Amino acid sequence: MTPIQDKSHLDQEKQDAARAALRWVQDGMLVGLGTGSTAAHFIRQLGAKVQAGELRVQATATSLASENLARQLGIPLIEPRRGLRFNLTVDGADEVDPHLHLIKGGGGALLREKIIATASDYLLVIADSSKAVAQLGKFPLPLEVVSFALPWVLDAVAALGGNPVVRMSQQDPDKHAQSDQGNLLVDCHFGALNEVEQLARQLKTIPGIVEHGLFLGLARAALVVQHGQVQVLRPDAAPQAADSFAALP
Ligand SMILES: O=C(CO)[C@H](O)[C@H](O)COP(=O)(O)O
Repeated sequence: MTPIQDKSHLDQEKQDAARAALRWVQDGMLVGLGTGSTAAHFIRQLGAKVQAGELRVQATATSLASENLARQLGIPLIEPRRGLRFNLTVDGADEVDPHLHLIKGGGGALLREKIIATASDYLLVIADSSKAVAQLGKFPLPLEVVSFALPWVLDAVAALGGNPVVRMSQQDPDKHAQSDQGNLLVDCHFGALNEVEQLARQLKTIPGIVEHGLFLGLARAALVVQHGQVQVLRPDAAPQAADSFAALP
């Protein structure tokens, strides 16, 4: 029998990481809002500050779910436009390695997440203790795929050793899950990823793959709970306590 793991502490860790990120949001910032349960904690905490009149920010969300949440909380939203850059984007991740390479897209929002991350001066990842890994690849790598191309994308990913599985809808398990753009999501089981740059390049050459969930060289820092404390991780550097930074590290 599989032992039942108690994961209730993880939600508290997500809240703690989100609170640490909020300390670095400055008045007047343009902020990218991530997607997922950790990012939702950040959006709620940011919304409370905005409602209290303690912070004025403008934001763009990486998914319709995050956009709706931000709207409900009264966070002013801005549409994409030419020249728009975000001072800071705060987002979750499915896995974070010591180089701060990420797997993202467990929540299906990888395309908008990568667009906003790339349009940001600073991508700050927030995560519970389960997300920090020595090597990426335990979590299946998500792809956003154009429906027409699906059979050939599955063939191409299988040829790369990715054992692709089309994601099904949580609401209706007989239907494929769809991204906010109406595309399909495919989860690839490559196992431990040794050559992430090479894999990212290979996936980009397959017609019909709109985006993959490898985020390489995008995250500037991650706030991850480790040993009960929120730690700042930066690429290839030793972790430092988040409390020791008054501003973005
Ligand atoms: O990439 C994502 C959504 O596409 C999320 O950031 C990732 O899945 C982490 O989610 P959570 O904070 O719920 O653990």
